[in-house]
Amino acid sequence: MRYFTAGESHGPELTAIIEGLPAGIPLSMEDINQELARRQVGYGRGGRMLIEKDQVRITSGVRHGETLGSPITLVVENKDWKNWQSVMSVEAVSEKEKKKRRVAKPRPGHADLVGGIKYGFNDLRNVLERSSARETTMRVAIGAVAKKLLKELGIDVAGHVLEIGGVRGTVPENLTVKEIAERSEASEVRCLDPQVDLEMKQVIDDAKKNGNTVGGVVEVIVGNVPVGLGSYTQWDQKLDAKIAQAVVSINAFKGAEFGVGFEAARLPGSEVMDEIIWSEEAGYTRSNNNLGGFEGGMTNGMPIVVRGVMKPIPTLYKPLMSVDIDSKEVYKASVERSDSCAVPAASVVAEAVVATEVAKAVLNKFESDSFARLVELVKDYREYTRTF
Ligand SMILES: Cc1cc2nc3c(=O)[nH]c(=O)nc-3n(C[C@H](O)[C@H](O)[C@H](O)COP(=O)(O)O)c2cc1C
Ligand SMILES: C=C(O[C@@H]1CC(C(=O)O)=C[C@@H](OP(=O)(O)O)[C@H]1O)C(=O)O
Repeated sequence: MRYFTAGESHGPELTAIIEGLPAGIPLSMEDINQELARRQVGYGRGGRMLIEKDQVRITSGVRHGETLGSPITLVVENKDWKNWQSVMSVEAVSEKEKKKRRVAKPRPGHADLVGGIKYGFNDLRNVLERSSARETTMRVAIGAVAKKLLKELGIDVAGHVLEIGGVRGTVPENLTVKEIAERSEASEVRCLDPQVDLEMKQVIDDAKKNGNTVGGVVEVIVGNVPVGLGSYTQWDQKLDAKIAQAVVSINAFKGAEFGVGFEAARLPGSEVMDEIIWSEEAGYTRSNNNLGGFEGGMTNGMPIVVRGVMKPIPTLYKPLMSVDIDSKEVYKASVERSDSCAVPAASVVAEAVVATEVAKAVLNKFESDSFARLVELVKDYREYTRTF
């Protein structure tokens, strides 16, 4: 399975093409719309989310509620486009028109300056239109399809927010993946700890009031994962590495860790390795899940636990200093309408990209033209791994 996304933030629409999914996966537009809505509602977002109401159109690859095995095309309209039609015109426009909403004072921390230098743009809007996290809409749409496939195979995915602007919540022990999903859904900051919910909102409100922004940490958990997805045999086949790339590819994400993560540097081996257990019912499991579900780049059957860190949003209403690319004089950076915190929204994106990588790994491992056949193969394989 592979996919592409296309579309500018203020262009007419966003598009995704997914290729390589089996035929016969039940799929409705509502499955995707539910996920798109989840991405839009997190606390800390700016005015754009009041304009958009992301709804997908499936224009190929699905018939009568099931995938056909042919490429699936997903389209989401940008409602804001009607306010940007001349600025985003595909046709050539006059020099005067070109200056409208031109960006010449790059924002520190956004892609503006480096993208401008790299592609030789005189107007940095040409960079920000595609570097914008508006693109994550389509990654969530693709992730919704991946989640649907995984759910049908009994594999659950949930995400939540662990930390915002230095306020960290605790994670209650022994929650199922479904319970994590339900609890985070009930919180506007997608946090599992009701004690810090208000505090997180306060940190976001304070940042906004001061023209500032905050980042944080999100966590994604995948449960009931078959053993042996990914492979140690080649560096680029390791599934933990692919998931890390997917997480760090989310706009503003700066790192990923699994299980105890960076804490492993400070612990002895006896407190990091998870002892091996076997039981008739569950097959091979581990005493703990310090390694976050991975050994040798392969899933070991324990839940995948991956965290990603998001830096604060680069656009500041109290802007930092920058340089005007025409005069080279020192100026305050441009201010575009912006979010003050997008960590809750980004946790939904993180779920989507992790689900997509896991779905790709499942389809790599099992023959996958027909979904009914895939279901059988996964079932048989689970039995094999239990009794190995
Ligand atoms: C859901 C989401 C919403 C975002 N909203 C904004 C925003 O409103 N303003 C902004 O400057 N950056 C926003 N960002 C971050 C930028 O897109 C990101 O910092 C930029 O593309 C530069 O890439 P980098 O931070 O990965 O280096 C958002 C990111 C995500 C994931
Ligand atoms: C549009 C989305 O997020 C945008 C991501 C973004 C950025 O620079 O990344 C900047 C803002 O764009 P605008 O200036 O149009 O408000 C966010 O709203 C979205 O998430 O759907």
